[in-house]
Amino acid sequence: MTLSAALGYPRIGPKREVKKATEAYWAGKLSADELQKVAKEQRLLRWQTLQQQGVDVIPSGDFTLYDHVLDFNNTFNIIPKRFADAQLSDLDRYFAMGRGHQKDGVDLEAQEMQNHYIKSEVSSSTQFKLNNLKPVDEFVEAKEAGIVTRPVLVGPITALLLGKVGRDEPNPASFDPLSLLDKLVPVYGELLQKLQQAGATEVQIDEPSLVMDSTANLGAQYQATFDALAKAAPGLKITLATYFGRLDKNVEFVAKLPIDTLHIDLDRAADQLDQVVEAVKPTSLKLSLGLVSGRNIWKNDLAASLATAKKVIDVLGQDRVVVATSSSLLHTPVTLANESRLKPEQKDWFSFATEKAAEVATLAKALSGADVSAALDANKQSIQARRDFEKNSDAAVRERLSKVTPDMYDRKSPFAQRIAAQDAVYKLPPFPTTTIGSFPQTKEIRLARSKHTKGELSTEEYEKFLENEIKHAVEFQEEIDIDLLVHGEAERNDMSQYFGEQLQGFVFTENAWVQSYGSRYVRPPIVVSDVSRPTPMTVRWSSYAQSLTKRPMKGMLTGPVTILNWSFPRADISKEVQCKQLALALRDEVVDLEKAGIFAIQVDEPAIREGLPLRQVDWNSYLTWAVDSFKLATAGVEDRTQVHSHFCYSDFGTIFEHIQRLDADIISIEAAKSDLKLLQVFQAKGYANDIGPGLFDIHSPRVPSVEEMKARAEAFLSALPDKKHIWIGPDCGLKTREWPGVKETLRRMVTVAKQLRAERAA
Ligand code: MET
Ligand SMILES: [Zn+2]
Repeated sequence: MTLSAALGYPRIGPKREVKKATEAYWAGKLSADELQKVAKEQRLLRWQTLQQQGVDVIPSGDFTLYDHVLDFNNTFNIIPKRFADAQLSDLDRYFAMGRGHQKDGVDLEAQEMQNHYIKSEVSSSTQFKLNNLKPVDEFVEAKEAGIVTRPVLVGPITALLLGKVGRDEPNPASFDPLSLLDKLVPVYGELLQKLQQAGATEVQIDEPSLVMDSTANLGAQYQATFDALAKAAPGLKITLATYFGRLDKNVEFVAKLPIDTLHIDLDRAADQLDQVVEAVKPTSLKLSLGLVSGRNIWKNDLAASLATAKKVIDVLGQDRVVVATSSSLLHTPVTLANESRLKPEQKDWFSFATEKAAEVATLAKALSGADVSAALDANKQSIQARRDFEKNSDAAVRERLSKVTPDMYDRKSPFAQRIAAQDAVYKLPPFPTTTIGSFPQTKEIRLARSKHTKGELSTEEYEKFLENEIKHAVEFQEEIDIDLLVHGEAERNDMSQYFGEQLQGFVFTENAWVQSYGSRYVRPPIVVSDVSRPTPMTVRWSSYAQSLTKRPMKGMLTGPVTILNWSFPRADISKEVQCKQLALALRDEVVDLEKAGIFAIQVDEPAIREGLPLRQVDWNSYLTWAVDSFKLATAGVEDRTQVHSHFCYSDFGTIFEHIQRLDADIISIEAAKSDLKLLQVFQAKGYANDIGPGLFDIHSPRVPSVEEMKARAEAFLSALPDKKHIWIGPDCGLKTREWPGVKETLRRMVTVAKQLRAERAA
């Protein structure tokens, strides 16, 4: 018999219950007990849903109130001293580690986030111990509800490899997080024992580091670690889960580990199958085939998946094959059942988490000999209908893309000439101040938007409302003396969705939220056909904002790579083609903004790094089309038009050369949370164009002091002593913040600029 498995499931609730409860707790409107009650209800609902869909192996412990890596850190006591020492409840300490804390005299900055999870901070003083038993508690909770689950844990090696040297480490240069493995493994083994005692018979250990490059001697580390873990809890069958990439030669040592099942991702890395089958064939390992994508929203082609699975069954036998989701389903929306506005023929193309669970169950049943022909026939028809639609693409868009010439990727003149032309247009002071674009998305804004969507507010009234918001934003910036203004992005629901909605080629959902980080969820647009721009998208708002002030107004666009990376892409054509189609649409918008008299245009690419393939050998091809797409989008303007770009969420040092190749006139970049390590990169490699280091962490509700921000600016100044312009700004948009904090912080930020001018400007 072939079993079906889900590696994980969304944690947010079908109607965003978890977000609502967590944010209410943060706002003091819900007690900790009430929050835990919501969490418990949602956990139960998740297990029951997976059971109802017919999934055999149901995960537990993958639920989280913020981030599962943070949960791991909390369970294993990977808690930096500054948090351990704080007088906070366990729950508040946990949230403080994720988002910072500033209340009742406790002032803590959040830990660094990378690719949507919190980086573990370890040091030689890290004392692993079981700080809580969350994985065991949740297993027991499910069992009491009558569902025996497979607990999911972040693997010990991945946890350390993806962690970083914390501030508590006295010798950061020589400290290797992986050196803590020997200390972590016994505590990890203790947790496995406790799971076993609680009645668990299997456990899923996620080790995605197996599909990443590493210089460490991983084979020996894995062997020793899993030997120890298998010994610690001999009654637990271990599924070692890998996802988002291919094992490559790591499969050789993985096949020898004392585990029960190896899980591989056949969505992102289908081509590894033969190699893996060959390696596990002589062993007794089971192979879990990640056939149903945990990353896209397309209905699985069940016939194709069955063919793949049968091929493997021919070699390994039915009992050694499991069919599974490719990764956790946490990156997909909860259920299609809440979508009432999609056209039925479109709805039929998709599967969200719940429907995907049903797909793995159907596959397993089919492979085990059950009659599921009705489901298979229906699936075949949907897949055919989608293919027919996709073929019917927009010829004009493809034609335009085929005619793009090399000169269209470059600005007219080199940076030095451009910046001189730009300086002549606007005499900005030294250390010019600006923000990244958005101002707080207040309750009023969200309410007006939702009323407009529901038809309770006419378009005319809604636009009046937005104009008023813009007016306030402009007045505020003038009042505190910001140099390059923004209109505040009040009209945008989300930086990717907003553009998708105005472009041809996308479809939208009502409730298809996925977690971005913590309580931030997004509703990604879905690319379904060739992309084009029917009419200007932002010119109206930017022109209006510019009409209110004599100061320069910055136009604000989301870049092609970010729109694509934050959408669900098509699966029938390459991402490169989709990205360049987007780039051409944005190019028209950039030129239209210029024509409307907008002097500076910012094209944000915060997601460029998270699109990086896991293996470095694959980086170049991605970065080539990603950077080219940005250039294609922005290079259509005159020298005097200033192109800004913005990056956040991660460590850009590794792709620095490519950031340079974007040739934006100014880049603003997150520096507040990453311990200014970017500085070293700037210092070592130099940077020709202008930059704006982010002086404060917008993800945290803290209000930093003038001194704190000034110290960050000064560190940058000393690293780049020859820079003509260093811009002063936050490290990201302010949409998630509240006005009072924003006002105070920005006032202080302008003070920093003024002090620097007084002290440093010749
Ligand atoms: C995640 S980057 C956000 C950039 C955008 N312009 C904003 O200010 O919100
Ligand atoms: Zn940002």
